[in-house]
Parts: sequence; C-alpha cells; structure tokens
Amino acid sequence: MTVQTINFHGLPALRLELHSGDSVVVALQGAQVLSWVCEGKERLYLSPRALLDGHSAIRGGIPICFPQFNLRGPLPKHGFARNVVWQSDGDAAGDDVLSLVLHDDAATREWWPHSFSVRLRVRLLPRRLRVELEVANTGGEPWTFAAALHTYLRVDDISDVALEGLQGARRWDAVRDDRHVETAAVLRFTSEFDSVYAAPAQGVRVTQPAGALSVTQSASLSETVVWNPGVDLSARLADMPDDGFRHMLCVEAARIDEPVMLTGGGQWTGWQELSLD
Ligand SMILES: O=P(O)(O)OC[C@H]1O[C@H](O)[C@H](O)[C@@H](O)[C@@H]1O
Repeated sequence: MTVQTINFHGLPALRLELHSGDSVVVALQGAQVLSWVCEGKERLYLSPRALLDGHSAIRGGIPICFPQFNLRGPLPKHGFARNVVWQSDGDAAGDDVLSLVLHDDAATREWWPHSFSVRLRVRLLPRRLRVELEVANTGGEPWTFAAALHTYLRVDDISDVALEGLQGARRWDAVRDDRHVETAAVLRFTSEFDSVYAAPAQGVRVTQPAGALSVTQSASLSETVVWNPGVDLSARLADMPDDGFRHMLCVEAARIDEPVMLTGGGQWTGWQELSLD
C-alpha cells in the first residue's frame, strides 16, 4: 500500500494504491474522489469536459455537497465544500485510508457564519470503496446542515443498466414534481431521471452486462438520490459531452429533507460504500 501526492490533470491530489493494483485518487479541491480503479477498471465517471480550474464544481467522481443540497437554501448550489481546497489530514489516516479536512475560515464564514470541521475518510479495500464524512460543530452555537456524497458511477451504456432495491421506497420525482411510492422492482434509464428516495436499509444494486455493484449507506444519510441527465440535459451541460449521460449514473447518499442539527461540540458521521459483487 502506498500513498502519493500527485498532480491529477493539474489538480493537487492524493493517491492510494493497494498491492493488488486497486487505486483511488482524491483531489484536495472538495476532497473529491476523482478515480477508483478496481480490478483494472475505472468505476467512477469523470466527465472529459470537467472544469479542473481549482474552484469550479468538478463534474464527476464523488463531489461532497455540504452544508446545503441542491438549491434548497441560500448558498451556492450543493453548498461550498466542493469548491474550496481541503487539507490532507495524515494524522487521521491509516494503512488503507486517505483523510482530508476542511475547517471554517474567512472565506467559508462569508457564505455560512459557523465554526465547523468536516473530515472525509476514504478507505480502499479489495473490491470495495468506503467514503465517510464526519461533521463537527467546533463553536458554541447550534446550526443545521444538509449533505450528500454525490457519487457518479461509470457505466458502459446507460441503456443496459438496471437499478434494483428501491421498490417500496418513498420517492420525490424532481423531473415531474411528483411524490409516490416506487412500484418498480427494477429501474431503467431512458430519459432524464432525477429522484430523491427514502434510503432503503439494504442499499441498492447497479447491474450491467459487465457486472454488478452494490451501494450501501449509513442510516444517518436518510435519502438516496438517483440522477441521470438524459440526452437533452446532457447536451445543455457545458461540462459534459453530449453523450456523457450514457456513461454515468449518480447514486447519491444524502441527508436532505431533515437537516442535521449539531449543538456546540456535537459530531455527526455518514458513509457510503461501493462494492463489487
Ligand atoms: O450540476 P450540479 O450542480 O453538479 O448538480 C447535479 C445534480 O445533482 C443532484 O443529482 C440533483 O438531484 C440534480 O437535480 C442536479 O442536477
């Protein structure tokens, strides 16, 4: 197992490699995982048109949304954590773990006037990647936050992908602004798909001809968001190729509807785990 500091397409990043050859790359910007190679194959989608300028949101990998999800609040979309540079936190790292931390500073207090630290631990195991977010209130006043691990899974062809595990879950279909209980045992993706589900306890499974991947998450992340922009929105997104939608599916572990309240000194943890079947 080796940890290296690297330059990933111009971005400072950390890279961890197992003896097996599996590897993970995490950019200091946003503590965003940008690559997970498992058994010789890239498992995360990173748009070939992603903006890698050191501050714009990066289209792909595992963006961290904090302390806001989407436009559900006054902050920039998905909060500011994905736009700022985090620090490597070697102390909190272990043999198979990369750790990065973000503390409040003058810039974050301009957006959000609170004292906090957010830590991301990325654990690389054979056939498995676990991403754990820890949020602490380092001040005296209580505050609330929303968060998401906005994972872009790489798929060979979205028309061959099936997502299982959401039948019976409460769903808000954001495309149609419709609330209902999911009836489908298997979801398929033929057009824009953007839905927030009550997270199923057993997680979900993404299957395609090349194999299956299971996605599980902590109960503290109470929602699973499923997003694929489809052909029209993909063409409108400047940082995605027109056919980008074919090669990705976002399965996000999120905390949206009921924000977390942390009193001074309080701490919260949420995780998502990806594992090859
Ligand atoms: O374009 P971004 O700001 O990265 O957001 C990308 C997407 O994130 C989530 O999946 C939301 O549910 C979508 O509504 C949003 O379009």
